[in-house]
Amino acid sequence: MGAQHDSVRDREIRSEQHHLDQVYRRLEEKIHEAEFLMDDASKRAQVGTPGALAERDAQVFRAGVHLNRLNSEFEDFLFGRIDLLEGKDGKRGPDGAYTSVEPAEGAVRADNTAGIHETLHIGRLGVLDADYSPLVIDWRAPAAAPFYRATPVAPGRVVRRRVIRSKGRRVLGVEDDLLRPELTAYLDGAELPVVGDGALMAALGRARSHSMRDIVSSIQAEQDMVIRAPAASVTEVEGGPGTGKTAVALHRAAYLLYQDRRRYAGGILIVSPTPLLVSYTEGVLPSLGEEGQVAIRALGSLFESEQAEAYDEQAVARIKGSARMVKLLRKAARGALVLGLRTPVPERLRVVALGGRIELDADELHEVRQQVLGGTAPVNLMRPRARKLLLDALWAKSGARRHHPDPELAAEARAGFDEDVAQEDAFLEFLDAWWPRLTPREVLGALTDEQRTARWARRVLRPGEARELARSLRERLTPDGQGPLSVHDVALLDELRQLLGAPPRPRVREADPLDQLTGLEELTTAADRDPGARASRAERTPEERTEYAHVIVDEAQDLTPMQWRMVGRRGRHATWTIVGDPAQSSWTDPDEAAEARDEALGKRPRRRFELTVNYRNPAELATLADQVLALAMPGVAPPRAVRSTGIEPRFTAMAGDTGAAVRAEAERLLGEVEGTVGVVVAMARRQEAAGWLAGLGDRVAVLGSLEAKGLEYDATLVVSPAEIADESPAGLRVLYVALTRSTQRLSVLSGERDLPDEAGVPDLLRD
Ligand SMILES: Nc1ncnc2c1ncn2[C@@H]1O[C@H](COP(=O)(O)OP(=O)(O)OP(=O)(O)O)[C@@H](O)[C@H]1O
Repeated sequence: MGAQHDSVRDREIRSEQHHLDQVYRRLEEKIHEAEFLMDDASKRAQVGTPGALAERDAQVFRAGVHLNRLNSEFEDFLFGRIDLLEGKDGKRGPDGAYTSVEPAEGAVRADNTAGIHETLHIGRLGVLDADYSPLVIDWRAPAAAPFYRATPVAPGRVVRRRVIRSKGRRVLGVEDDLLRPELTAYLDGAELPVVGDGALMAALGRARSHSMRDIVSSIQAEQDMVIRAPAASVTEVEGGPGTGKTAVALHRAAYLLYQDRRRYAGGILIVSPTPLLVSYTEGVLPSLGEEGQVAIRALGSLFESEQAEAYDEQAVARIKGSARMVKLLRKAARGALVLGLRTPVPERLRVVALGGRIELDADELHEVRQQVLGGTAPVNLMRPRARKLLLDALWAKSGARRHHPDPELAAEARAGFDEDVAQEDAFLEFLDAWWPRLTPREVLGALTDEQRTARWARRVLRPGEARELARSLRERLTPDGQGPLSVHDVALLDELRQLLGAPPRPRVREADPLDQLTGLEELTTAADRDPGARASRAERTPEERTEYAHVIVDEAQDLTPMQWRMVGRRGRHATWTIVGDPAQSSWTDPDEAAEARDEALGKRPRRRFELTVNYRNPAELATLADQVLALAMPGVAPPRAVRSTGIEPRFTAMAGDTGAAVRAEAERLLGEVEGTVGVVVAMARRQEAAGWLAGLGDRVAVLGSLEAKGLEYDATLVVSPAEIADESPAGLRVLYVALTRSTQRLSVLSGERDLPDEAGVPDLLRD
């Protein structure tokens, strides 16, 4: 039986190998074509019309893309296949596949037999044969949707779904799902064979590394609904830990680009909570064949070239994240004008004009300033108005108006006066000192002074809060605003830039002729394909784009109101995808954050989805985490874990040296799993813990509890749940995050504070 089973498997693998060989042969033909075209192109470049050149460039491009991708990134170019019944109608889509989803009447005979009418192979890119029949369908094409959506309850035309595992040019294995088990289906005269079970389980059981994998071969139906949801307006996705929210968000970016490349040439921004999550996820889009148009940024890196990684204590983060900061910053941006941050503020303006000296004293200058500040423009953009009102005041002071009763002559004399005075060095120097062009950092630096901050914060923050704010800024910044920022400071800088006035927009990159073409499957330029150019493009992106066509927010539950404002400014005209889980929120005032989120999204209609299946944690670990969820968010239903390993979490009460106990347990876990081990400690222990684990190699990562968000490890070691839970008002939810990071094993170490029982189970985790 086993031998027979194996031989069916072998035969099926050979058959898929045959198909893959055909695909590669076709791609090689395209590559030769491309090389010929590229060679030919240089010769014809001088004589071609712009249209012909663009057309040729497009052809070169298509072949080049395949060449480039095949030669490098794709481990499993071809990963799926569906065998379909005849469809309701016989229309073919642009990829050559039949479009109908439901079977034709009579596709299944009365005796429950049926013939397979069409077989589609699904891969990372579409490939057509020389006769335009589809050899591989792009996973994002409509015809590929049934590969992800078909279920035994609603199979549509799909009889068998196959996941193909390959490496390079070799097919390694196949796993089938039979979606219409009641049928006896025939393909080429023989009964359709079915091999293996559980492609999804195989994918979930794989060891984890420090980079996330794409899930393109095993996207589940509820996830596919989100990935392919229409881009219009706002798509909101909620789901518990491990339900694939991050994976879905990344695949959605690739899908949107495929769907409407021209529209998303405006860029897709993915906002991630931490740099760790950025580096964990940034390989996924290139593996899906997409990179150029997508920027993945941590919240601390959204403003210019800042790269903040430091965290404030929760109490300070609450203040800095609160929408009340807008009022305070508005006062600071205006108030900073009179501080003489760079040069002392002059108290008198003296110019020489009309044959004499004209002077404005401190009171007169104060009056002019108040008049300018009556406007609503950003502070730096008020400068021209300041200049004009100063000239008005000088002109009035000169008394010259009296000498020109004729209005026309008066206007002429005034114009001459303005021209003379405005060019005077004394006037120019005065203006620079009196109405300096402030930078966001300078104003933030001004907030390091406690008394000043207290003044600006009057009736906005409580006195204690204002003191805390100034103290926290002073810890990192000099009075002129230099020094490292915290993640929350970055949103303050962005707000200040808005209040001060954005610098003039840099010139937009010239339009590429390829951007004008339509109907292409792919649309990047030769420059995109060149790694050197790609790198420099990526570096340039932050300055170039201040707004995006689509904004994806990951871990949205954690954005503070100020961060929502910052992200909102980058998507004023965008469509949005927002993924998050309120149960994992480390933000203490969800109502205030929800308000800011509503403001960022405006009145755009929203479409909501929920993900319900936990693909990360085995049931044994999920059950433990669920206990904490019940404490943190009573009544919230946890996601359903899909697999079970039979391995329960391990509990140990630490006696004596904490460092030694943590190190010993981490070493033990390293021996038990093949991939990564994440050690999660309270934020205050982060530095110390790095020392305990020094030298254990790069399979081990040390994380402060707030940094664990979104990440996953084969094994997780949670050190002192009580310390993590007590660190902030949202501590139980932070602990819930820590307990849901593992794909295989979980160890919990308890100290005295955890009040462990004799089995080492801490008080917080007992039933
Ligand atoms: N359809 C799928 N096929 C294979 N693996 C999947 C699938 N969906 C999710 N996974 C895997 O499950 C794990 C969890 O996914 P992901 O990190 O996207 O979840 P999440 O909802 O963002 O979790 P969290 O809220 O904890 O950050 C990842 O390893 C992901 O690759």
